[in-house]
Amino acid sequence: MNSEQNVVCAKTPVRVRNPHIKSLSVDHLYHIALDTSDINKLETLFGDVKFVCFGGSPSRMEGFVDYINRELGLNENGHCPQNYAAGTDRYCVYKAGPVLSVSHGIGMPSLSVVFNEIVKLMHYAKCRDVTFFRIGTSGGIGVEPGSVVLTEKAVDGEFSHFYKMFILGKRVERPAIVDEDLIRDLEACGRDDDDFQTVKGTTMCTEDFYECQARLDGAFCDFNEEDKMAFMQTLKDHNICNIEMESLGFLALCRHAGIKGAVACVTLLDRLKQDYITVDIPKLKLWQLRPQMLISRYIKKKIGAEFG
Ligand SMILES: O=P(O)(O)O[C@@H]1C[C@H](O)[C@@H](CO)O1
Ligand SMILES: O=c1cc[nH]c(=O)[nH]1
Repeated sequence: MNSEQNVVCAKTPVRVRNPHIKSLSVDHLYHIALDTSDINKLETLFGDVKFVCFGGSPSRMEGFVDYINRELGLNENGHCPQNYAAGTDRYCVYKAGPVLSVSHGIGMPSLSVVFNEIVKLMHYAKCRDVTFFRIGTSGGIGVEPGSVVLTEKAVDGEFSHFYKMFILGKRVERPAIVDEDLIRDLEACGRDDDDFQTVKGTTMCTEDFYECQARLDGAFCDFNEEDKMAFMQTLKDHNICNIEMESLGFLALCRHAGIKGAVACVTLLDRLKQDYITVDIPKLKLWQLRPQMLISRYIKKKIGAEFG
């Protein structure tokens, strides 16, 4: 790979960095239940996609497509959104105009599978100038619960910003490099009259929700409250604002694919104060909407700038 291949360029089509793909008569995007047997259909259905928004839960992503439809003034008849991945129960894929809304499940392996297939889908559909977002939830570190954190750096449990994988028995490291312009533009989508704050910060991305996030309430735990609080202090020393489970892989894969990407997560609790999530369902739903609002404002600005 030369350095140019890694440059994120807004005007390039979505590429697939795999020479073997060309020799497939039909490519089966198995986990989203789509294939290339009718490639023109993929282009017709998805060729206008400019923004792909990922989030863990299928119902959140179904809610997001309703929200974005309303925000963009689409689907005025109120039809139920179509799940294009309905042939599988692994993930969901919805579409509202130029926006695709995709669930990724929990953790980087689950994210990576759907990410591969969505990149290929965007490629086959001949999409251009596509931006990816992760709109998620997280645990805050000394941040008011309900705040939105825009990830300006993602690190793993050893504070490394490399996403590590094993390929053919070898360890491969891919850097998670944040698109600073995109983060700045998203930050500008926060408003003074928002009833929540939007902050930029470092996100720690873990392999697990319990032990790896220093929780004392999992099924396993070999440390005590004092150890946990010492670790929390270390996180603060590294300017870590929140913890979740996908940002590192997501940003590294975006970079590797040459796609602009950003992560916006609401914090559900302050980990300096508690381990368990006590926010009630109505409030959780409102809070989950906050990163969606920011991304929607960004999308509307972009669409306005391009077409309005
Ligand atoms: O997008 P979501 O809310 O799924 O992100 C976080 C990180 C894990 O996937 C999950 C853990 O509860 O929430
Ligand atoms: O504490 C939390 C909350 C949401 N998601 C996480 O990964 N951690």
